[in-house]
Order: sequence, then C-alpha cells, then structure tokens
Amino acid sequence: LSKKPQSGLPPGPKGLPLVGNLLDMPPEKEWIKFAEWGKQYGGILSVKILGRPMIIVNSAAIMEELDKKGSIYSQRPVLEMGGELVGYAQTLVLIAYGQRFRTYRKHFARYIGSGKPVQSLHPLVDHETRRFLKRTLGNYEDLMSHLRKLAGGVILKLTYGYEVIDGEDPFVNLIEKANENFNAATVPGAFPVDFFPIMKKIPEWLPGGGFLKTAREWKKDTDSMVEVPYQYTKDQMAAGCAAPSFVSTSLENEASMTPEELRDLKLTASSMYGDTEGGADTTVSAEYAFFLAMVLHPEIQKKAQAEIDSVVGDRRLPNLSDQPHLPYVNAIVTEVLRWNSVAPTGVPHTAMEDGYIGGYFIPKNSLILANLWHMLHDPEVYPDPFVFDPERHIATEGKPAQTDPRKVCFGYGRRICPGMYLAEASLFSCIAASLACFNITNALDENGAPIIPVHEGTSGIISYPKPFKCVIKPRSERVVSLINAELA
Ligand code: HEM
Repeated sequence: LSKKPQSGLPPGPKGLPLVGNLLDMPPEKEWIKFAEWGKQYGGILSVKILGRPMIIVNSAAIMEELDKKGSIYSQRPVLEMGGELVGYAQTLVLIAYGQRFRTYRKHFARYIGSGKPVQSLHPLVDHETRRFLKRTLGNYEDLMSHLRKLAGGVILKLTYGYEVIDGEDPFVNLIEKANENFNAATVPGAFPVDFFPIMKKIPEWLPGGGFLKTAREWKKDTDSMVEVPYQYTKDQMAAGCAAPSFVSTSLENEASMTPEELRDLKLTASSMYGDTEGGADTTVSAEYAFFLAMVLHPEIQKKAQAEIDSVVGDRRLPNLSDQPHLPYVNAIVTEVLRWNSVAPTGVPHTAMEDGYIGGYFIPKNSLILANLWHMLHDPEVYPDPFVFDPERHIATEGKPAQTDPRKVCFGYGRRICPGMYLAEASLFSCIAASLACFNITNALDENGAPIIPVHEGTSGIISYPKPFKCVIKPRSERVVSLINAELA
C-alpha cells in the first residue's frame, strides 16, 4: 500500500487483441478464479474486457483504501439490460451516484439505520420470527419457503405495513418474480446490449432483437413491484387503517411533497423490499446457511442451546433484548456472515475519475470488483477458513478474536449495505429463537444412515447454500406452548 504511484494498471493475465480477457472469464463462480489470479498477481489485479479495465480486489487492505476514497469509487456501472431496460437503475442498488442516491440513502438511514431506528423495529422482527417458528413447527420440510416468508414478512411490514399471509402470498411472489428477472438480467455477458448499447435501438422483430421483448415483460414485473405495495399502503391510509410503516409515516406530510420527492419515496420503498441486494434474498441465504451449519455441527448447537437455557430460562423465548447477554450465539451469527458469502463479489463499483489504488493507476470508468468471498476465506486471516467455527470470534487469554467479517461482508464506501443493521437483527432473532426451540439434525437416507450435507454456494450476485435436507423438531412440548403463547 505504501508503494509509490506507478503509471501502469495493476498486473493481470494477458488478454487477446480486441476482446481482451473476455474468454478468460469463468461462466460461473468467478470469485474462485479471481482468488487464483490473486495468488499469482497479488491483492489488486486487472483484466480488460472489450477494452474496458476491470480491477479485481482480493485484499481487505486495498478495499479499505477504496472505502476511504469513497467519493471517487462509489459509482455503479450502467447496466443496459438489468438497469436501464428492466428498470433497476431507478432503485438504490443501481441508481447513479448523485443527489437522488443521497436521498434514498437518507431514507434508509432514517428508517432502518443504526441505533434508535433499527432498535425500534426489534419487536416487529421478533414477532415475525415467532410466526416463522410456528410455520416451521407445522412443516419443517418447507424450510426455504418459511425463510423467504420470514424475510419478506419483516420487510413488507416495516416498509408498507403489510402482513404476509399463510400459504401463497401475492406480495412475496411479486418480489420473487422481480428478483428472478434481475438475477437473469445481470448475468455478466448474458445480454450483448450490455456491451453494445446501440442494440437498444434495433426493432424488436429483427433477429437479435428478442431481448427487447423480454426486457419489456420483465419491466412490467419491476413496475408491479414498485407500484402494487405502495398503492396498498395508500389505500389503507385512505381507509384510515394503515399500520405504521416507512411509507405511511413518510406520507404523513404528502401534501407538502413535490412529485419528485414522492417518486423517490416510492422507489426507496421498493429498494428496501425488492432490490436483490436488499432485504429478501440476502437474509434468506444467511439464515439457510445457519441451519446447514447446525446440521454439520451438533456440538456447536448444544453449546449455544446451553447458553440460551442458562441466560433466558424456559419461561419465554429469546428476543433481541437478549443479544448483549448471549456471546456464543452472537459468535454463531458472526461466523455465519463469514462462512457463507451472501454476495461473493459484492456489487460492482466504477471509478469516477483517474486515480491510484494500492500504488497502481486506476483509469476513470474502470469497473471494480471486490472479491469478498476470498477476503472472508483468506487462510492468513481465518485459519482453516472453510471450517464453521464460532470460537474464532471470541477472544481468550493471549488469543485475540479474528477479524470481524462485518468489515468485509457488507461491501464498502458510500455503497456499503444500508440494511446491515436490520440484517444483523433479523439474523440474531431467527438464530437465537430457532436454537431455543428446535433440534436441527441430519435427515436419514433410505437405509437409515444420516445424510451429510455439503456447503456449496450457488452462482450469481447472491449466492445461497445449495438445497439440503435436514430434520427440525421441537426441543420439548414446552417450547411449542411458548411459541403459541407469545403469538397470542
Ligand atoms: C446478511 C445480509 C446482507 C448482506 C451480507 C448484504 C450485503 C450487501 C453488499 C455486499 C452490498 C454491496 C455493497 C457495495 O456495493 O459495496 C449490499 C448493498 C445493498 N444492500 Fe445489503 N446485505 C444484506 C442485507 C440487506 C438488507 C436486510 C437490506 C435492506 C433492508 C439490504 C439492502 C441493500 C441495498 C439497498 C444495497 C445497495 C446499496 C447501494 O447501492 O447504495 N441489504 N448489501
């Protein structure tokens, strides 16, 4: 880092004329290839894709430097398909750095930021967790859909005052459809229009123009995701029965708001609930990974249950006010954030002007990708990085805790995840209450032998543990009555 500025780009694999390193880019799980390149070229390296430099950062120290120079490195790339055509350029995750970006971020900070805002949401989060416990008691085999409903339930309640229903929920389905489109629309290289924006102008019926029809259909889903829940809150307000929420409280002074302010409010709300990087998918991935870790490590599960039993007792379930008193459960939360990379390469940033990082020249408009997956699995920082071990986050005599993964897993600079405090609260609430109520064990195969799941992430901007089977049973009759009593 102390290197004298050099005139050249960071080192990297040599590419071909014109296409550059396009053919070197792996079709999936690019973070593994990026880490391999890192071994060869160092913590910051560069490739070129069709003439545009792409800077790959494998080192947490370099990411810190980007963080400090946040005013230069907080722009997002223009994504023609996912951003402009499908409409995500209007939501926070892809909106251009500038005044509207700042407005959205202020709304997030005011409603779900650190300290008082997020604390005031703790009862709501704990309540939704209890609804999750009850659904899981009824049918643990649908764990993934219960987790989706939990995350969606928290976000919809706090953003729009909407209470998810049992069974198919129309609003949760809306987010899922829109997020599916976003994921498909942003697969690197999937849509040539991202490299050749001029293609936007070709007629839809010409060969090669089919993507425009797809974009038009997906845009309808984005619009529904933005409009339908917002209209729901407005209707509730008109009928005088709106539950307090981000939208309803913000609209209290609707009469004095400009059309632009109203538009930005609506789009901020949809960013809380619908951004792929937002509340729904990310939290689900982390919570699903927690259940996987518990199947793999019964000893960790028992230790955490013993802590909860001794601190909380058996007259109530743990809630967010217990968080300061449950250090081992907190260490599990921290280890989940490290072990399971929710966003392995974060979300790309771009350089707004020429500059120097790590001593190398970074030209304006370079794409910057931070390999968060590698930083969270760097054996120099986390010995035996693929082992799930909460103890690494607990300092003991003569052995400090290992680096807090929160410094990495939420990204960096002015784009750092604005939902991190809510994510943390949701994770703790779900993990502590699930440990208090359930024994999470292996499923058995047809011969009665335990199935040992493996932890492997899916590809994509958001990575999930691949589906696995497990058995989730209540620890006692008492917890069943506690769940029912606390929901009554
Ligand atoms: C375990 C849970 C979560 C993880 C690991 C996570 C991680 C991330 C990461 C890595 C980024 C990219 C930051 C960057 O560009 O450098 C991000 C952005 C974002 N996150 Fe999260 N996130 C989580 C939960 C949430 C929640 C609960 C919300 C909302 C309620 C949320 C809303 C957002 C939004 C809107 C952005 C885009 C911010 C911007 O572009 O300015 N996230 N998140």
